[in-house]
Amino acid sequence: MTIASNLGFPRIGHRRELKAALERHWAGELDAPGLAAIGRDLRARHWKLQGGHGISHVPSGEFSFYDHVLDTACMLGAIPPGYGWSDGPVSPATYFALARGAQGLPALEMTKWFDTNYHYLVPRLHGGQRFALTENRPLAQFREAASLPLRTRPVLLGPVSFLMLGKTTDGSDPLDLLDGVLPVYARILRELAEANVAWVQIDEPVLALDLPQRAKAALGHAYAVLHQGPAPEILLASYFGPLGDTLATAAALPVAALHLDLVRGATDLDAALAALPAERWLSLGVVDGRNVWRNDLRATLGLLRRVADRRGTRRLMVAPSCSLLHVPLDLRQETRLDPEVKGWLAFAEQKLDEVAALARGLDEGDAAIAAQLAASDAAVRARRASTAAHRAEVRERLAAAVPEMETRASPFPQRQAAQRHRLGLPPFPTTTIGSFPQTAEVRRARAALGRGELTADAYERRVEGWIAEAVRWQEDTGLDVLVHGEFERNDMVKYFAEQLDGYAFTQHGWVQSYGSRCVAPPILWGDVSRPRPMTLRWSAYAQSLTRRPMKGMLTGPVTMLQWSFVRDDLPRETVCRQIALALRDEVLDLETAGIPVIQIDEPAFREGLPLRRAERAAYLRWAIACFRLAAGGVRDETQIHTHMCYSEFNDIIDAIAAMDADVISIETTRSDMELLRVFADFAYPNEIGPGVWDIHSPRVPSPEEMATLLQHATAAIPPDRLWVNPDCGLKTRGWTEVRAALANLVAAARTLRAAT
Ligand SMILES: CN1c2c(nc(N)[nH]c2=O)NC[C@@H]1CNc1ccc(C(=O)N[C@@H](CCC(=O)N[C@@H](CCC(=O)N[C@@H](CCC(=O)O)C(=O)O)C(=O)O)C(=O)O)cc1
Ligand SMILES: N[C@@H](CCS)C(=O)O
Ligand SMILES: [Zn+2]
Repeated sequence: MTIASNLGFPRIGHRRELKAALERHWAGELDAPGLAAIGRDLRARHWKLQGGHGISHVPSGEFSFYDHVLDTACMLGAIPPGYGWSDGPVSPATYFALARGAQGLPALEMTKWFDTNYHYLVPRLHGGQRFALTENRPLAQFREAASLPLRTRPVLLGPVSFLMLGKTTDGSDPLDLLDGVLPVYARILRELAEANVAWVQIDEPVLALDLPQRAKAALGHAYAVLHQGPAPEILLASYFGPLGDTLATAAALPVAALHLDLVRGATDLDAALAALPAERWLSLGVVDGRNVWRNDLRATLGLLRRVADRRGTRRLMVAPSCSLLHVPLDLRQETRLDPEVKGWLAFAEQKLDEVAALARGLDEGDAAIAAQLAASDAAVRARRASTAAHRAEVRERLAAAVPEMETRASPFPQRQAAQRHRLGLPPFPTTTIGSFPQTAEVRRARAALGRGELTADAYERRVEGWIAEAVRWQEDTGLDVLVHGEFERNDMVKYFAEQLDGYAFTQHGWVQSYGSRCVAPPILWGDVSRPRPMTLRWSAYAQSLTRRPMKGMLTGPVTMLQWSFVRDDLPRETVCRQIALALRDEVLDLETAGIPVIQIDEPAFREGLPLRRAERAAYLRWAIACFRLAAGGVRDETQIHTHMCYSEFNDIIDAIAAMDADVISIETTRSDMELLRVFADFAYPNEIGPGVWDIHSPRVPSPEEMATLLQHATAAIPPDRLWVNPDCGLKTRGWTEVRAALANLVAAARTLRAAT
């Protein structure tokens, strides 16, 4: 019988209960036992509901209070010295100090989880590191479920992925530590086997990357070692892309089952069917765990039957493509979604229904799931026929867009001269990245507007008040290029999506971004167009208050795409070009209104880079073109900025240069300007604002610290091309720190000016 299986479930809860509990705990309003109890309640509820949706392999152990990679590091005793741990279970205080920092203790580095918008904490390792089991987490959660009583399948992040996701402080290869970590994994598996656990899921998402031979050998070695000891049946999970040339390595591993992501890695299927021995179980990830579209059950059943014809159904599992961490929990909570669009969607709970229906349909035939098939067929037909999703005027405009629209009128040196003449800025001009603190007052006002307790007019007056205060304060502080502060924005993507045609929004569609921070990605379901200006009103108002240049602030087309749930019936490139054209109109409106500087943020540009090198050039080609299409219509004297944070630029510096923004601001503080080396080595031709204030930390850097960073920057970039700014926007910070740090930043710029 085919097994309906799941790989992971969202942790935050239907109403973000985990977020609320964590933030109360950090504020000292909820003690550690109270937080633990909320974790237990959430787990129990989530296990029960998965069973209720017909899933027989329900995952356990993937719940986390902050991040599952951090949990793995803590379980393995991979905790840097100084955080208050010596042996045994890791205390909540140590755990959260690693996650968020504490007095004098920096947080672990945080970075993107593969090509998703989830962030994990990077294990800080060192050559010769010793590992020790602090607590068998999967076993503890398996037992917790068993007491309910519910049978679950424990989940572990595999040893090779764990090491490859980490970084060593001494620059040695983390894979050198494999033999140190394997005995701990062997013990975890032995203890699970002793507790009569039937199956364990081991995630090795690095299988979706271009793996060097050494990593492939590490996989072979690791699973050969783990195979020698007692262990439950191992389901090895790969996701986020095809295995491609790693398929042979994966197929040869001595594990009972292999999970394939057949949404992003459909190309693997035939090779996998040929390569996998008959006794190997196959877990078919056919329901998209990264997007919100309803599955075409009939088409998927066709694929499953093709597999069953080759292998029978005795050793088959049906599953989502990856953990459901990346999708919202339950569509039934959405009472305000347009019913037409709602009919096309499936969130985590609905995806489990799809998995269960597919497993049943495969075993028992179409008649057994006739109602689900009919509903799925109707949704597929309705979506294809939707006139709002396919609009001739948008298609025609896109078809008429010519390559010249992607190129500014003059090359950079001419534009630079025109902009210098117009703006009259001092050397080392100072600016910020856009947002000022989203205080409780700001969020409360917006929530009141949403509830109808504040009129749109009253809300707008308040936003104007915050803008006026921010403009005055920036002038007094001596900043050169001002911003309006983005007070009116709930989120840098959602705010724009709300004003574009083709997008829908959820009330409760939250997805964890990191720790307690969540995002509610908008749903891009139809052809995109801009019915009216989006930011013009706020930027023009802000500019009317000052003679200094005001910077208009937009989210770029690639980031709009990356941080939305995007329709899967059009190439991403086409959708992105539609957004780019809509943004181009906004850019031109800002220019016409006299806004002299326009920033088009692209923090997700790097994240969009495909995991496999072979696919990168094509992505970069259209991503660059989309940015240039949005920016390319302005006159020489209008200065275009872009901003990127969280980025490694080494392998895409030529693409960054090809975007041809007049100024780029980047996050550089934590790397002590190391990142600038890439720009210097490439001889990056345009202007650069390397961040001199790490805005992820509440610490206020001194003017001397910032001046030192700037001096380091002048070693890499000619001083007349340097700007002075923080690493990123200030929406998560408080005003006290912002006031102090920006005053110091202006002082640092003045020191540099005096010295040149
Ligand atoms: C820059 N980053 C972003 C990413 N992705 C995005 N889509 N947006 C980003 O900014 N990816 C990479 C990084 C990730 N970093 C962050 C940083 C901060 C957050 C964050 O603060 N998230 C907020 C939610 C933001 C939001 O949408 N706010 C809305 C709704 C606020 C809300 O929850 N309201 C309550 C009622 C409040 C009240 O009554 O007082 C409610 O609706 O229940 C708004 O401001 O209007 C978070 O709280 O997690 C995310 C990613
Ligand atoms: N303009 C945005 C960029 C964040 S990446 C902000 O300042 O918040
Ligand atoms: Zn940023």
